[in-house]
Amino acid sequence: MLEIKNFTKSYNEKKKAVDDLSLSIDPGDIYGFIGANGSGKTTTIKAVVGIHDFDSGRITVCGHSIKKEPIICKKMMAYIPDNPDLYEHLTGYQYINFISDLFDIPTDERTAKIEKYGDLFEMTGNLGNIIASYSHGMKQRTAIISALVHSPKLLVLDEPFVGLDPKATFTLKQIMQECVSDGGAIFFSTHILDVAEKLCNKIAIIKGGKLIASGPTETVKGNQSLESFFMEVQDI
Ligand SMILES: Nc1ncnc2c1ncn2[C@@H]1O[C@H](COP(=O)(O)OP(=O)(O)OP(=O)(O)O)[C@@H](O)[C@H]1O
Repeated sequence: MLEIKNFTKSYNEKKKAVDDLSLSIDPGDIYGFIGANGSGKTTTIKAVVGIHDFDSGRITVCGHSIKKEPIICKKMMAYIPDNPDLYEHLTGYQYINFISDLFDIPTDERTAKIEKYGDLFEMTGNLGNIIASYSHGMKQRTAIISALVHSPKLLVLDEPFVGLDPKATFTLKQIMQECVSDGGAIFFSTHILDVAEKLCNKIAIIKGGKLIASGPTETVKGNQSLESFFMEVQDI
């Protein structure tokens, strides 16, 4: 569903932020992307969702190039950034309706989705208030609801659990599992290795802009914990 081939991106001439990274994310995958601060996770994610241009390589969503056919790709996916920057002067409802308009979601469909995800994320009572009055976690939940209204096939999430309370974290994990059991795929970055180990069927580890391990979680980490494996490869 998502193919990243020989992806390379530099912000300046001195150093490549990501160097020759290749990954394949298939339907049914919850693919965790882990790495130390500054290792290149957000750079990769922003290229995948069409925010960053890149030097070389190829990124495709269901066979469509994010560089050449960005609209087709964006219709099939949703991106939730690590720090959602929503329109603060809108109410939650207005914001989600604005996103629904962009994706041409019929009224009855969006109403059903907003009701479903609003209830699941305990936001229904707050969606009438302006976003400026929300806590970080409420903004994050609003961003998640708005990302789900068009039933994306591919979910790309940057540090999705940061700022979410335990109930919202549980709900998001359930939704991620629901998405892949319906034939979707998820690519997300996280520093929470316990969650990654339990939730992800596949794991990729990036270090200094280079992919150093990828594949089925059990194969990548062997018979040790993901945390132990990660600490081991950081020292090499
Ligand atoms: N806009 C930018 N301009 C210049 N350099 C950048 C920019 N964004 C990222 N970088 C550099 O690219 C490298 C990779 O950064 P990136 O944000 O992708 O890492 P990350 O793995 O997402 O880190 P974190 O876990 O801290 O979020 C770092 O060396 C960073 O300093």
